Amino acid sequence: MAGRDTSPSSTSSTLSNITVQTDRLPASRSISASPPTSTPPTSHGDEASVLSDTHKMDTPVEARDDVSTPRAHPQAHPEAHLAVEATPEVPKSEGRRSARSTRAAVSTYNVQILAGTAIHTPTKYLDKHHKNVLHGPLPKSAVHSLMETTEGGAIKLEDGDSGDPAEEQLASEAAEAAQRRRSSRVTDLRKEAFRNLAAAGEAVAQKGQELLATGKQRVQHALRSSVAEQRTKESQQALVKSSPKKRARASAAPTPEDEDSETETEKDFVKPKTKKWLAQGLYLGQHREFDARLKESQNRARRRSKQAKESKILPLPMFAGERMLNVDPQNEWRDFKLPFDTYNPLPRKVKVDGWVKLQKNRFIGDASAQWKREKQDSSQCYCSPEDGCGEACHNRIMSYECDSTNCPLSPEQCGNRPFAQLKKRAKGNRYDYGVEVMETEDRGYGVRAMRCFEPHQIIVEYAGEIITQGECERRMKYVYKKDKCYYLMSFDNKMIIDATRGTIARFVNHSCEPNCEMIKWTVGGDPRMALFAGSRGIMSGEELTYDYNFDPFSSKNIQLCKCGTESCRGVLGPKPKDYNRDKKTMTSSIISGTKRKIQDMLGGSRGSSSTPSSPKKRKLSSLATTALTKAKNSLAQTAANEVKAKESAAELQAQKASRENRALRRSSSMTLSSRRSKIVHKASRRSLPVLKSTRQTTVSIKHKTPKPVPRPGALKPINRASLLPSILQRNLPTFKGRKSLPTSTIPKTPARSSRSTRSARSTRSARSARSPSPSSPNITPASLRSANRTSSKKLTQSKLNFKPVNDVPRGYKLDSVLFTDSEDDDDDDVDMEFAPKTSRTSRRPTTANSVRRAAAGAKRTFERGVRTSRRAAGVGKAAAGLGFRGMGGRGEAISGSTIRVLTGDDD
Ligand SMILES: C[S@@+](CC[C@H](N)C(=O)[O-])C[C@H]1O[C@@H](n2cnc3c(N)ncnc32)[C@H](O)[C@@H]1O
Repeated sequence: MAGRDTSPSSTSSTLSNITVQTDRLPASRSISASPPTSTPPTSHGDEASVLSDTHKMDTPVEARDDVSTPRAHPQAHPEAHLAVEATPEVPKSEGRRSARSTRAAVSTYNVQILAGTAIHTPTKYLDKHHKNVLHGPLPKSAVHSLMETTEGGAIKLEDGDSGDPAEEQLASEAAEAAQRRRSSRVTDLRKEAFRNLAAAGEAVAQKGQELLATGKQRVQHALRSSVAEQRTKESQQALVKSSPKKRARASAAPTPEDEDSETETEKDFVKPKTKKWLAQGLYLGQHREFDARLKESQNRARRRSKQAKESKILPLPMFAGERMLNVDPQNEWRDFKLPFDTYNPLPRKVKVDGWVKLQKNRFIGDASAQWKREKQDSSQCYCSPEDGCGEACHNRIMSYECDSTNCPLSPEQCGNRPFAQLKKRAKGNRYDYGVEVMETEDRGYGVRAMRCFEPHQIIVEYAGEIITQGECERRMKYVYKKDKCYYLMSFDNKMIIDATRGTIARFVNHSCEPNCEMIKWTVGGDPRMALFAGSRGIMSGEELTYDYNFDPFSSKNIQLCKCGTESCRGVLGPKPKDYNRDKKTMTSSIISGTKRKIQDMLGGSRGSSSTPSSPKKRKLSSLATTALTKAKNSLAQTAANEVKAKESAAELQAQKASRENRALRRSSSMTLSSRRSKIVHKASRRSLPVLKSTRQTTVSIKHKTPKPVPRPGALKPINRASLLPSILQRNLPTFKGRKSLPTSTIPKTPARSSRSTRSARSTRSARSARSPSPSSPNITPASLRSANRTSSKKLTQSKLNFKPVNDVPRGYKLDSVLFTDSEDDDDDDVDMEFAPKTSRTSRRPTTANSVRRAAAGAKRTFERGVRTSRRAAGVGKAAAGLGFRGMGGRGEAISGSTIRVLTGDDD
């Protein structure tokens, strides 16, 4: 039974506290009484049974349980005692009525209890009931109200114990009935008590929350004050360390103990955290002398040595920008690019199939045996530590790397050990190494810089397999037959570097305006190829390119260039002939003259393209530049004067020629009507637009002569002086104080055929004849001298290469012959012009012989013209008072028909 009492499903256990009063009911009496809870109402009169819904389960088990329970002492269980005492006194009538029905019910139905199976009350029922039961002791107030309500109604059992069995039974029945009623009342009370309890609980909870909030606030406050105290302590400590001025200021300020400040500190503390912006830009903490290419320790040392005071007002552009703009004025001004330490591209690993990396050259096959170590001219430098093997280092100039054998300086002092530097760099991280493979849009792979490179700084070595020419041919024929990319580069000793297996340099693409150069150096007596930055230097992210000067082996291998630069030559092969010619003739001579002049002025050694290292030299250089510009201007002025002189000389010449023409006309008895001349012009315009300018010049002379007919034998002077400044202006790049002019700055002349060249020249001539060329600031005495020298040479070298005319078109006759001095070769070009035959001439059919005769006459006339022209040039020269070369010989002669003969290297 004990076990059942503790069971949660046991009604007895659940009721053990609250139904204790019933326990204290006269157990002996209730033993016989069937428990009313399990008793369904048997009649309408059994109200207690019908109305009560909670007591049905309460009592029976208790009754059973309590059968053996000794009666509790009122003192030990005051509540129980009270309850017992408070048992309502049931009126007799009521009690009797209920007792009767109960009695009847007991004898009839309470079989389960009698059988001892009441314990098997369905769990469902028990659960439901369990919910309605209030657990725990009854609150005093409830007990009190219970007492009040039961007052007078309670059956004083003791009193009822009269000894009469009938009475006893009656009393017991009445008690039972009262018990039933009381039970229902108790349930109500329980509910009420429960409600009260809930309300009280709520109030307690509310109070608890309030307390909690207050506690929280107190904790926060305590925390804040501790933080404020901490800060105050810190600031006080700082003050102690700080200057007396600050201390005084701080003492004047309200003390941290002040309430206000405390509240302020609190406010500060409460303030939401805001972002703290750096005061000095992105690279806060990075000093001005910082060089990303150096190690951290080196940078630290550098900073210590320089002790530069950093500006905190304008931290950007970053330090490299500053260097770019101020420190290196020799480096020509250029478009702004983000400095390397602001823009550092992230490395992108591009995987290249079939590329076997080699870090250094490797001899293949017979190459090793055949490799004769060419006796290199040894080189020695005598630099001082102050020079540090700079631009003036002999080894550097000779492209020899300094080492302990040829340089007196230590590796730390020497600045001419590029390959050693490269080796060191290769051991660093990817940014130290500084190059990576990239993918281009239309040229396959390429190489880009991941860092900045100084002008002429070594970037990467071009190394690979060194093979003989025979092996190279074999590979080309069989191995690389279907390849589109070749990685072959001619090397020393007629060997070839095949970088199909080689360094990353093999991926460097070609450009007609490259930013790098591939240069052979001698390192420890061995030749080695490496890619060096060009004179502009390399910025981070730039694609590296050099000029392949590619030998395509055969015309089949010619590849189109896609470098996309302005001066793109169109192919990866060597420069077109025309380009070379133009470059060689005018521009290169001008440039070399200019360079020579500058070097002379600077007192430097010729052949060295080094930048003046000392500030003194730099100053001299800038002075020289200014002087040169002035000289250029004055020369331009002189050239303009010269032009005028030439024009007056030409006019004289024209008059003379006109006299000669008249004489000739008289002797040849052949004249041209104006109508015919028009036809000739039309024909020439149609057939030979090349001669357009010639005709124009003729026309311009016509204006000066009364008769608008071509003047046979008239010598047309060419206004060379007017041409020259414009040519120079076109060809000579603006001098900006740099020692060497990069190839890219040399203007390229588009490829032309000899005819188109002539045409262009004619056009130029015509242009210059129309408008006097503006005075060019780019002319230098040296350039002028060299230009004169070149042209005079051409003139003396020009030979007449006359060919007989056999193919005169039907209905036409030979009208004019144009001899042009070609700069390509020593031969002069001859162009012929045919005019439609007039009725008069058609009566005299033109035979090949007559044409030949006419041409021979023309030749004679031409030679005469040349002589005259030279005389005229002499006049011009005298007039100009300068060493200006003679005007191109030009003669016009008529023989048989209208034949104009022109020669000279300008039209
Ligand atoms: C030494 S490889 C350079 C790397 C090559 N782009 C690659 O993907 O491996 C030379 C080849 O690159 C291509 N190439 C380089 N420069 C070029 C250019 N400017 N235009 C067109 N093709 C170019 C040509 O096919 C050439 O044969």
